[in-house]
Amino acid sequence: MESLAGKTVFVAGHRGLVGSALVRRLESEDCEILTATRAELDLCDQAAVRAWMRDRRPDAVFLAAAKVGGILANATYPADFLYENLMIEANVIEAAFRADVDKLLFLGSSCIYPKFAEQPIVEASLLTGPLEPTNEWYAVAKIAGIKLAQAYRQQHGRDFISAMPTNLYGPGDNFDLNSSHVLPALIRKAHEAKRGGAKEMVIWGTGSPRREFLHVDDCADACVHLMKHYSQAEHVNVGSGEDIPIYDLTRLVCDVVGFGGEIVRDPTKPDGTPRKLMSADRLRGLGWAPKVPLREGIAATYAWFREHVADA
Ligand SMILES: NC(=O)C1=CN([C@@H]2O[C@H](COP(=O)(O)OP(=O)(O)OC[C@H]3O[C@@H](n4cnc5c(N)ncnc54)[C@H](OP(=O)(O)O)[C@@H]3O)[C@@H](O)[C@H]2O)C=CC1
Ligand SMILES: C[C@H]1O[C@H](OP(=O)(O)OP(=O)(O)OC[C@H]2O[C@@H](n3cnc4c(=O)[nH]c(N)nc43)[C@H](O)[C@@H]2O)[C@@H](O)[C@@H](O)C1=O
Repeated sequence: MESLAGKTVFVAGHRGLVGSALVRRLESEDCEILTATRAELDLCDQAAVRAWMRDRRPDAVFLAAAKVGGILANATYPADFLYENLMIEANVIEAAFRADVDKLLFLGSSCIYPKFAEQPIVEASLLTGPLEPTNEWYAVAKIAGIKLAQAYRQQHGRDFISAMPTNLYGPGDNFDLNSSHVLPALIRKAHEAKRGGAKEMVIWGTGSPRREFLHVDDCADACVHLMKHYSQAEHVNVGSGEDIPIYDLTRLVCDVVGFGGEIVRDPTKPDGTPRKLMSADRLRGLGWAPKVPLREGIAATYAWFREHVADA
């Protein structure tokens, strides 16, 4: 699928962080974008997904719908993260097969890799060691999604591919402190500490784990690039190629937000995996590179947060 022009493209999860960025990105592709809210189509409902896909018959599908959350949500709701993600991906991939969808891109996550994988993590590290316990349920579901796409390719010759993004952030993120990922949490915490005149702001864990961050508009652009130019069984890492300790990230966010107080660590909260930097070689080899520098991306996301969440 070298071009999306004239194609009908279903973005599953279009109200989410990644799905909404995909819709923004696809607006320049001259394609027809199909979406469905959860009220219109519950992706955990197999019969409904089959009927929807049979009636619309999209040419291409971006599977960006999932049960998603940060380290605490993942560790607290293992059954929800495993069950809902298995249902969503099984239903959408199987229905896409039945409806003769030409191409499907499944979105997984960098948490599929072993907790102590050699860094930077190459795609071939998958299933070479034990997973990080805080998110193993989610990771097992995402590994099953990769395997489903590969199985339909192997058994039925379908062009179903998988992308594994690193930790993402940007407009439309979840800023709820209990369920969010670290970057939106830090933006909210720094903003509220500044507003309230607090002397300190608390971060979870030791602050020493390292994470790799990618702006969601870069992720969406990479997914469109893969949809057009990649047709192989192996999943592809989607990252920035650079990581940063959580403590340093906190200082960066505080600087952007303008909070000058103390950063206090809460060691009763989990650190998760110590480091999760993915190798960017495969995607670079396919001719794609990220555009949004971390500081600029954080500043733009903070502006979005102020307009849509904090002062809304
Ligand atoms: N955010 C991140 O840092 C990363 C995300 N990813 C991957 O990207 C993908 C998208 O994540 P992200 O955009 O962050 O997640 P969000 O939570 O922002 O969005 C998920 C979307 O899926 C929809 N959805 C969930 N369950 C159902 C359901 N049963 N029926 C219909 N729709 C449903 C949600 O609908 P509703 O709006 O109704 O809730 C929402 O629109 C996921 O596969 C995730 O693994 C990968 C790496 C990092
Ligand atoms: C994308 C990825 O995201 C998750 O894995 P994670 O990277 O561990 O998630 P996280 O962003 O929540 O935390 C990153 C680090 O940051 C620390 N941290 C500090 N202070 C806060 C804080 O206030 N909130 C949060 N959430 N974390 C904080 C936190 O303790 C940890 O050390 C999984 O959902 C996984 O399944 C997945 O796919």
